[in-house]
Amino acid sequence: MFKDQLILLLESQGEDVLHLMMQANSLRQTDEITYSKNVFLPLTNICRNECGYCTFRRNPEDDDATLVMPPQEVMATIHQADEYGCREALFTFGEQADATPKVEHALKKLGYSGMLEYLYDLCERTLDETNLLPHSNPGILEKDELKMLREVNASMGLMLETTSKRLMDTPAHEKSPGKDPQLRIKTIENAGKLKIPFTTGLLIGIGETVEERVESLLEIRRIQDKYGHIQEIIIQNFRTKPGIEMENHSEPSLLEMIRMVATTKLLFPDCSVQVPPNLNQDSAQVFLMAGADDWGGVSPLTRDYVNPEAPWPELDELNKLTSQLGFYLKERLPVYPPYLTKEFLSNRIQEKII
Ligand SMILES: O=c1nc2n(C[C@H](O)[C@H](O)[C@H](O)CO)c3cc(O)ccc3cc-2c(=O)[nH]1
Ligand SMILES: C[C@H]1O[C@@H](n2cnc3c(N)ncnc32)[C@H](O)[C@@H]1O
Ligand code: MET
Ligand code: SF4
Repeated sequence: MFKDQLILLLESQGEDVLHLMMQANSLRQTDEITYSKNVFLPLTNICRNECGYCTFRRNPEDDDATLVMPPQEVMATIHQADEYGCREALFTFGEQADATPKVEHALKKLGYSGMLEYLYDLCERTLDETNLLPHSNPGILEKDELKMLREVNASMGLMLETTSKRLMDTPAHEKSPGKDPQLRIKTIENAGKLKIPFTTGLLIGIGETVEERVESLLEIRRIQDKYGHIQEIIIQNFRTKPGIEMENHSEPSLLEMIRMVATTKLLFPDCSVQVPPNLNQDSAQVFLMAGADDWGGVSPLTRDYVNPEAPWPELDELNKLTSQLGFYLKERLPVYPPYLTKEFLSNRIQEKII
């Protein structure tokens, strides 16, 4: 599809919105709506970036900073998740935290020279000791870092957020060198070269224009056409929260989100489209009608540390939201079925699941 056509879709009104939703919906290959039963492991909340929308990040001197989550605590949480029947260990944390001396020092005391070395060990232990599969989302990575982590991750992720370079001069990203779209594109492309099943997505409503939304979608499309490793696309709506720099920035409207979700599905019939239910307490069902087919990670054990004010629905509730629309709730692994192949999984992961 061409850029102008996509812009028209994102600006559609009245019955055209209903038509767009129906078209997106018709691309569904099954009546199943998937989710992954996960546990969230925020290894550190120190981060070299300072995104204007983030409540997760802390400064090293803050009372409630987690310089490094201790291995005993991480593994105890993962073992508990195993008992709950979770299958995904989600390692999401601040980018390049080990550039901060206090973090570097804490890691040294544990016997590690960097955060990614620590992450590797924890992923390996997860595979050795439990039924869970690691999915890591630690920010931008170099190719050799991705290559190392591939061995012990079933899938990995990085939100593109947006391709808008312009937002690097606005509160959203002006203090976040790691949100430079070129660096994020590079990471996603390298993951493609390495055949890592990958999750990416867009953060909607951080100041980007409709045209920039289209450009972001087309960039992911270009990458997917070249490498074919994008298993799912998260369409995440910006939520304002007290205390963030963007506190007074408005949230995207329901209509904007509906158009975005449906347009994403139209452009990506080959990928799953994920809308997190906890960020859309009252409107989650509408997105299923607009072509979304995945709820993402849902944890019976841990909070969504990035959006801690937004509790995940209970599985009973998720089941209800899904079945009321005539769909079926189905648990999935952090890696989607088409990627359960030798090409896309390291030996270590293959031993575990195929
Ligand atoms: O609970 C959350 N899970 C997030 N997840 C987890 C996600 O829901 C699942 O881990 C994946 O669907 C894999 O199963 C992300 C994963 C990524 O790879 C990239 C970004 C995110 C963002 C979030 C998030 O904000 N909150
Ligand atoms: C883990 C992902 O969470 C998203 N994220 C960070 N802060 C917010 C917020 N206020 N609202 C919605 N999503 C957010 C970003 O897209 C990040 O990449
Ligand atoms: N800091 C990483 C990023 O923004 C991981 C998600 S936010 C905790 O990409
Ligand atoms: S969203 Fe991620 S990269 Fe941005 S400040 Fe928060 S932890 Fe850091």
